[in-house]
Amino acid sequence: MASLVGIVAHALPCVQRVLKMSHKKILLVLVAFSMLSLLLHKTNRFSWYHKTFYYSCSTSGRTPKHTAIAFLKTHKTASSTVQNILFRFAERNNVTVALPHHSCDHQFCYPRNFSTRFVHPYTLPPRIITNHMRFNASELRRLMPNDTLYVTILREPVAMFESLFSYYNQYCLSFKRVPNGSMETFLNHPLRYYRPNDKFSMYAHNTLVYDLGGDNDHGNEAARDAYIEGFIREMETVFSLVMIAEYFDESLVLLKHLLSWDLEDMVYVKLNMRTKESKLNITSSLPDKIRAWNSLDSRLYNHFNTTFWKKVHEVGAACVEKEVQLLRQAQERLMRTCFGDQLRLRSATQIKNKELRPWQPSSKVNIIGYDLPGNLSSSSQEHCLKLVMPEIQYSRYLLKKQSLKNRRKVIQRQPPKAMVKQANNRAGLVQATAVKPIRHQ
Ligand SMILES: Nc1ncnc2c1ncn2[C@@H]1O[C@H](COP(=O)(O)OS(=O)(=O)O)[C@@H](OP(=O)(O)O)[C@H]1O
Repeated sequence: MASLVGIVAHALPCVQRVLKMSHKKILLVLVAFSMLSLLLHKTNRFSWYHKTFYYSCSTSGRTPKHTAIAFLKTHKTASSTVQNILFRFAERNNVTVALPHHSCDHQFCYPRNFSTRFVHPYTLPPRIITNHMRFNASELRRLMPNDTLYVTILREPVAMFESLFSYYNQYCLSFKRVPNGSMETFLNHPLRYYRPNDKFSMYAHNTLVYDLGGDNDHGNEAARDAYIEGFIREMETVFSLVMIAEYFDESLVLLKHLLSWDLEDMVYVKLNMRTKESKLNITSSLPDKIRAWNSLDSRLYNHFNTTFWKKVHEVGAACVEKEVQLLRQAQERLMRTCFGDQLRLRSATQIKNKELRPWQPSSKVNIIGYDLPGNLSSSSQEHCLKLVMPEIQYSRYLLKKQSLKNRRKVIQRQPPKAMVKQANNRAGLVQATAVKPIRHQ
């Protein structure tokens, strides 16, 4: 009671002062107050939907499966395997996936910065996005729902650079101009071969930072330190989970917890692998040179590798380990269903079904895929086919499927007269359904 009297005693002079103010002053105060509240509202609306990890091993009190996900598919980081998990989930749960416009190929016009213009109109409004792109936070926010969780994956820079050097040897001019295609020669004097303005130069220098939307060629050493620290802080605010390719199964367990998915949603086979013969020799002096040349990526990887293990400990290392074992058991069961006794890993020329042949970057690199036995039951057939379907074919298939669905919806909404006209002019339909602006239900 005493405190109430105190508050009233303090507030009374203020009220009296307001009453004595001129109309003009009151108006000014009101305008300032409205602007402040608008600003606060906007800031709040546009803050990242960043789910902090609350975890225990127990699955009681679980929330429904989360379906709004932006997975930044970085290059040569096991990202096709994650993408395949997301594609299959989207199909099972009838979730729309944003896919690139034909003119962008199967990537969102990479290496350009992502833009909502690159999204095929028949895949709007999406709840999942996962094809390769150069990250562009503001454009993604325009496209994706407010509750979108942002996830990406990083790979240890030495293994990643070796994979990039081999895979993009004929595409990336910085690699192509090296005598005998020698990784060692390149790393002895990278600046002799690297030109930032070359087409696809980003595959040769700090590719992770580039994919994440950063400046992969940033300044001198002193400037680089401050830059990467700031960049890491920015990434921390955006991504709810940064997976690590070297701990792929542990990463999937964390992803499963983040999204409240089931273990069965996480089963996979490794996609986009090179044969042993396609791999380059990493002599003992090379790892240090690779890390020095890709110092921004190395800093990024080291940081997120540390935070990754912090997350594992938040969940409980024993719990994660237990779930990793369960995931591997579920995977073994799936392998038996799809392949019988032995995994049917094949080079592209040996795979009969062209829908299952992985894309080959050049004659010097062999990317292997899978063949399925002919005697699969009809229920397993579909499931196993999607499990091993490479990125390009799966993206094409999903685009076709979603386009059909979208067209059907448009036709149902249209009056019969328009339908007749439309049957005569299918090209008109494409224009009529170019959905803009993007609206989420
Ligand atoms: N589950 C799992 N765990 C660890 N590593 C894996 C996994 N799945 C795929 N891979 C390896 O990832 C490399 C392909 O990466 P991406 O699919 O991201 O490549 S791409 O950018 O989409 O072309 C490729 O690496 P390299 O063989 O060294 O090139 C794959 O072997």
